[in-house]
Amino acid sequence: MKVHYETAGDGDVVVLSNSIGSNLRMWEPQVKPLTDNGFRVVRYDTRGHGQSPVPPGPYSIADLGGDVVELLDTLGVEAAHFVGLSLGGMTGAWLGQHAPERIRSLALTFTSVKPGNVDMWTGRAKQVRAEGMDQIAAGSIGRWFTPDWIAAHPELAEELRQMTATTPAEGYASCCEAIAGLDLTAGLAAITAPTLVISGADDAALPPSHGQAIAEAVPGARFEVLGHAAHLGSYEQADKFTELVLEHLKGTR
Ligand SMILES: O=C(O)CC1=CCC(=O)O1
Repeated sequence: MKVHYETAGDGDVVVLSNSIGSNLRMWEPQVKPLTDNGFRVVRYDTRGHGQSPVPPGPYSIADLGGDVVELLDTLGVEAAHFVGLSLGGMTGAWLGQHAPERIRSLALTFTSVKPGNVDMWTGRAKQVRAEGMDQIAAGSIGRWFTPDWIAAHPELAEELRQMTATTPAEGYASCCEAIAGLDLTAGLAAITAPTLVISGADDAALPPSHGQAIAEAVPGARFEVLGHAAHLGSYEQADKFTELVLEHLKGTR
């Protein structure tokens, strides 16, 4: 499926993959630092999100990973660096296992390869198909950010809440179904791409134990935990997050 994307800058390609309930705008803090450091940023809307198509679900992680392979084909890019947060990180873990020749390096951030909570994810899918996105959007900000950050950035928090509220319900629900029951653990040891794993100390949605499990299983992976970061640490700790990603990308150039 052809997903909506935007590019910026010149150089080695870095693909940025969003979390569930967001879209490519979530990478706003990273675009300038990455392009300033000589990378070509390709950020895209995961299917069912932003301006990408919303086919009827359920979706699988192979659907989401296949969209990235098709995107690289469309752009004529043989292999790219890949940075994914949460659902985007799950997509990256699938790519590292199933399309290793297309992936130069991986940054798997605020993510998991076995998120668990199957009933919660299938329940959320059912809820948004029945009621729409408003309630999920109201709850997402409390999962994505610490209370201190929300209090200090009310306008930005509202902007990000709206990002979730305007996500198509069918797209969100179908991605919940891709997460429910996901288990990519068995293939981690076969990942050959240089891998950075980042978790957030305050991430109650996917706590650091999930990142640690990935880093322990992927050969040579580096694991970092960001303090004062809930689930959307690329925003809450944007400078530290970007610094770690840039260090990783430069080390794998
Ligand atoms: O928004 C959430 O509930 C947190 C989350 C878990 C997986 C993901 O992509 O977001």
